[in-house]
Amino acid sequence: KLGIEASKETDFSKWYQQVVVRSDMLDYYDVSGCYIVRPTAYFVWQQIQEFFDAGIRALGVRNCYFPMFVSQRALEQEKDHIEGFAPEVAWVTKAGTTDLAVPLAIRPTSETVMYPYFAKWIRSHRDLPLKINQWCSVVRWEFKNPQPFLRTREFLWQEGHCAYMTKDEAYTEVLDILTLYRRIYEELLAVPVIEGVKSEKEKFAGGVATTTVESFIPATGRGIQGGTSHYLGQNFSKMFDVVVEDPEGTSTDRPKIHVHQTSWGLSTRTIGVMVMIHGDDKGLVLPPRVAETQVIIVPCGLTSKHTDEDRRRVTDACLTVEARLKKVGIRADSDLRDNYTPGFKYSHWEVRGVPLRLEIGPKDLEKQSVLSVRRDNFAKASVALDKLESTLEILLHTIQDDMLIRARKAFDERVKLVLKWDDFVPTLNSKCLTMIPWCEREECEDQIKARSTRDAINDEAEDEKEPSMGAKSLCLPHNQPQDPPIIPGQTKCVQCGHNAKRYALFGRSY
Ligand SMILES: O=C1CCCN[C@@H]1CCCn1cnc2ccccc2c1=O
Repeated sequence: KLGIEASKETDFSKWYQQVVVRSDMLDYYDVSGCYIVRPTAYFVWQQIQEFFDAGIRALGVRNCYFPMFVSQRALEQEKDHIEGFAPEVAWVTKAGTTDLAVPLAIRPTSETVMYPYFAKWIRSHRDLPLKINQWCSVVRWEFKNPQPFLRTREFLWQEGHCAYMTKDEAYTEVLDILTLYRRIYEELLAVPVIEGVKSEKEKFAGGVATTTVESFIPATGRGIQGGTSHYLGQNFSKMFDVVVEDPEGTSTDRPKIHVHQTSWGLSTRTIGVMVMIHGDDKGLVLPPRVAETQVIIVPCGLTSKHTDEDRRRVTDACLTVEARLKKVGIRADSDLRDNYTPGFKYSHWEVRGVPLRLEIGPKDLEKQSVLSVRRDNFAKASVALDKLESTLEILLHTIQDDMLIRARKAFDERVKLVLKWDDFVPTLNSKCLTMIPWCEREECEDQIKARSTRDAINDEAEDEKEPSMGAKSLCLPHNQPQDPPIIPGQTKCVQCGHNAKRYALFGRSY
């Protein structure tokens, strides 16, 4: 199967599966919930790694690697909040035919792997701050239906774990990392996100505060968490006894201080979000910044009446253009396969999301120009060969910028300010997110989830396939809407009528 047959608008989940497979980004694997990350997608992940590694190196974070196995005892040391996650933990119980004396968990995240060693390595305040990160895969044996890149039983991610003397240093870093996450989405993937803090119900239970970048899939009207950066406070340092003596203490009385910790993670879910937002009914659309092939050069216009000499001149022109572009750092390739027509090649590279195509034929050689075709909006433009490099550099940056601008417009126009409850569910059903003055009470969030599920089923639009799930809070945006302002003690929560504290983004989500 070559092209995409499902429509993004009317059969999104089938469309998405076809795009990720037929663009050669991913393949299904023998084990349910597991997928093969193929080179086109892995190149995107590598661009993210390079950008993020440079960013955290500048923050003084060093990369390392911890074992993937966690003993039962270690894992259960944080049992208070882990019981919610316990069903997802995969265990190794045998080696060959021999049962292991102690079953070993495969890390679902590495707090319990790392923090016993934080306790060992951090003794004095001079050992602080400790800032480490690891790139690895984690396993979470989820039973909800898997989705390529978005929900997989093993996924690639980075997890950062840091320890500080004070809360201020820790929280400053939490926000610095969140900025890097936003930049990865906006500057590399051309995906707009909203930065904010999670509600008490939605935050990581082991921490004090979870900050997040939230994205949105217009085609389904659902929000999606893009990456999280947690301020853990002293919860884990009390659990694992990570202490330093108080530097301000006297020589006799030196109280022990539990360190202030952070942890932050971003996964290959980023790739799925990029596909969902930019893809169209012809297939993948890659932002040039993360495209392994940015320009594909295709010979055309050669018919049976052309001579072998004509053919050779066109082929040489393609190779010359390719070499000139490579020389200025543009990732260009030529498709000189002689067993496919130009039209076949155009579709082949469109489904694979190559941002720019150059068509070169005998007429172009006469005019000393080539025809460029953009993948994102199919705009065509003739490019003079003597201005090739500068024109294409500008064109690739324009494509990158336009993709973000279009995606941000699609996001912004589907975030609706909702000031009265009657508009809440209809807004969700119109594939939008709601921004509401909210009291931030957990029981109110539970009521919103219940009411937005029940009402949705009552006046359920028949076009919804699965029973429409309730709304959850996605985040309390750092950038709060100013109009109308929330007047403390006066503005009421849209759902429960208590005093509203801040605006909150609510919606259906992945
Ligand atoms: O988000 C992050 C960022 C990276 C480091 N870890 C934190 C928190 C992970 C929360 N979590 C998520 N799934 C789990 C699944 C099984 C066991 C434990 C967990 C678990 O603790």
